[in-house]
Amino acid sequence: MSFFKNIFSKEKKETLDKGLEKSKESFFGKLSKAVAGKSKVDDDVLDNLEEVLVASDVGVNTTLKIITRIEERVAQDKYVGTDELNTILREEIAGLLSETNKGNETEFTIPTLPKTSEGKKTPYVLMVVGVNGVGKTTTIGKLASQFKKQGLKVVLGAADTFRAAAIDQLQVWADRTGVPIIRQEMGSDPASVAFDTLTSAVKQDADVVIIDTAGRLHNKVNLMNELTKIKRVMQKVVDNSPHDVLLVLDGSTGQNAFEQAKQFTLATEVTSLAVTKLDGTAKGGVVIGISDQFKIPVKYIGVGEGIDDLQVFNKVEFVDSFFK
Ligand SMILES: Nc1nc2c(ncn2[C@@H]2O[C@H](COP(=O)(O)OP(=O)(O)OP(=O)(O)O)[C@@H](O)[C@H]2O)c(=O)[nH]1
Repeated sequence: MSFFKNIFSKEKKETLDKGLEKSKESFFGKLSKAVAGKSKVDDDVLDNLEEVLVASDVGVNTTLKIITRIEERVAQDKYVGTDELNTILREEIAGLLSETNKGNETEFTIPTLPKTSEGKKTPYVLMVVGVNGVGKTTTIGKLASQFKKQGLKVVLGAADTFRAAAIDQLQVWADRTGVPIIRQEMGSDPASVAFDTLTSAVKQDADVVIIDTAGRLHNKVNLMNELTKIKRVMQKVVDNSPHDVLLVLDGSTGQNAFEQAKQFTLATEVTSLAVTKLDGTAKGGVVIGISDQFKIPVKYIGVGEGIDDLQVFNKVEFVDSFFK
């Protein structure tokens, strides 16, 4: 068992290292320019570092927090060499990530919930939100695949009824992973799809339900009403559901991802984040900023299009890989 686990961890690590390559290249390239010709961390270096962090999509507020902390260290230690900057940055970023990402999960897990009053299994209900194109459907498919591999019974609910393509895309992932899907016609009531999905899941003794929702942002009130109604209707079937509201953000959009996080957290209570498309972008710093500013744990990161390219976010692995 541990032998396979080690192989998996090695593969996971390699995928993560590869996925963060562009972000690292860009960040450390800028950082070395920022400290060129300097041996001591002084005001100039800190100014340059501030620019590097902002340009790396860490976000202004989080950047200022990091700079202030480093300033304090410099003031305390009197002399801090630029050769120590990597270590200091690594410590500060790890510290920031620890504030929201308390756990150190490395595997896909869901909690076991108490049985219903009729002695049936209570499925763990995961509601997935996010705008179109961020990788929501792909993330749902990857999650379904991971949970199924663990022997869990998964049911998908196509509650993004706004576009026929969304329902069809989820169907593709359901077929690919061999997981049942509950769907209705395009334009039908999303809450009704969610209700049907949960009812079916309870009947089938399912362990996990993943509900896809529409991510229209142009009208926040509509979005809020829709998500609130879905939640209310789901609670008629499973108490306290959804157990997790996962917001999917496209890491490659940098500041747009911040804006979407802002809009969605105003519309509904988001309990965890998935940041996708970290491979192929230099904007990996967005994970640090979003996690810090919204105080919502990053649970998953997408580092490729393949079915196994979704990883459970682990702050230690992330920081290790970034500063390797
Ligand atoms: N490189 C890379 N591509 C990804 C990742 N996650 C998703 N994608 C790709 O992003 C594109 C959009 O993903 P979807 O899952 O269709 O996005 P969506 O948010 O469900 O969008 P709609 O279905 O249009 O609502 C697809 O081409 C995916 O293969 C990732 O982590 N890395």
